Amino acid sequence: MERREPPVVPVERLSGVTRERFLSYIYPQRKPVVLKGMELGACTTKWTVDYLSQAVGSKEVKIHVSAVPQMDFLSKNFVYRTLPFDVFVQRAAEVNHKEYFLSEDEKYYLRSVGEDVRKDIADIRKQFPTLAEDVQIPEYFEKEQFFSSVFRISSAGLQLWTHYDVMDNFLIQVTGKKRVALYSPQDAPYLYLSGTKSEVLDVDNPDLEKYPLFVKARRYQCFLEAGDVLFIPALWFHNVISEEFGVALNVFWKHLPADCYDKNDTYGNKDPTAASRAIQILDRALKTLEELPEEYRDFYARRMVLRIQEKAYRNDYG
Ligand SMILES: O=C(O)CCC(=O)C(=O)O
Ligand SMILES: [Fe+2]
Repeated sequence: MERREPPVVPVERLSGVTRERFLSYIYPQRKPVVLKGMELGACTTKWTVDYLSQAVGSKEVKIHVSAVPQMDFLSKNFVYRTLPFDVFVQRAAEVNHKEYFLSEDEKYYLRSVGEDVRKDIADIRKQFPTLAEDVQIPEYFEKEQFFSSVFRISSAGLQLWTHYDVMDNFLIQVTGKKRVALYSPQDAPYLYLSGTKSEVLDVDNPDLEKYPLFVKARRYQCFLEAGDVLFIPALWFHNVISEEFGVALNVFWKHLPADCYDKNDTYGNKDPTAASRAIQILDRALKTLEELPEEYRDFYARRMVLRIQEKAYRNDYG
């Protein structure tokens, strides 16, 4: 039987959005939007494979290498390897490799990190100072809100699993094309989450026997081209396919007051401390319910769910 495709909501595309317009009308809506024609500096014309190789040189980078396009965090079908940056960029830009780790047509993905991977936050100005000069990051938020700037380079075809980050984000697509599918934080119940990631890897052809509720998730979608900036509000899920080899830079900034965030968060994906604490307390409550026989546990668990709905849900959500 033919399956009916669920509807896709196009992400709004807006041109020439000033800082004032963004902050007054767009940012408060907490919805993704593609900003076209932003002033991004020389990077959009300068960042060829040869220029990047030469500008950065042989500095070592840790990358994801995957034999298949769709990376899977559950089965871990990818490996981490280290390459000199110039070698990595050349390889990521080619489809078939003379030298490779897993297979001739393996795919590569770089997500830049800080000097000390555990403690330092990715900042293109620190790890790739020569390239940072070529980028003009849209200053649509206050300097104190800045969290990180992450350099991302991807082979054609590579798909990054659906996940959320806890910071607001400008995903600046400098070169290459991407398809981004997004889901609202409201649709979390339909995404089968494992931490910050969705277990539904194949968003185009989901296994509905395993993930029946996924059909209820409303998919937003946009296609990014060189020079586009996608605003991804904190907690919005995103799934990214690189349709071409491409270079991107994403800037994370804090939406909440600084003291709400986990001080040990280097990736921008640790839940705000109040949320982590609440989840811990919930886990303790669940443990406590185990002291009761099933009939009682079920009754009190349902009452607790009702209490959570009544006290903590917002009332303008569908
Ligand atoms: O475009 C990509 O490679 C992934 C983007 C992403 O996950 C992000 O900017 O948070
Ligand atoms: Fe992300």
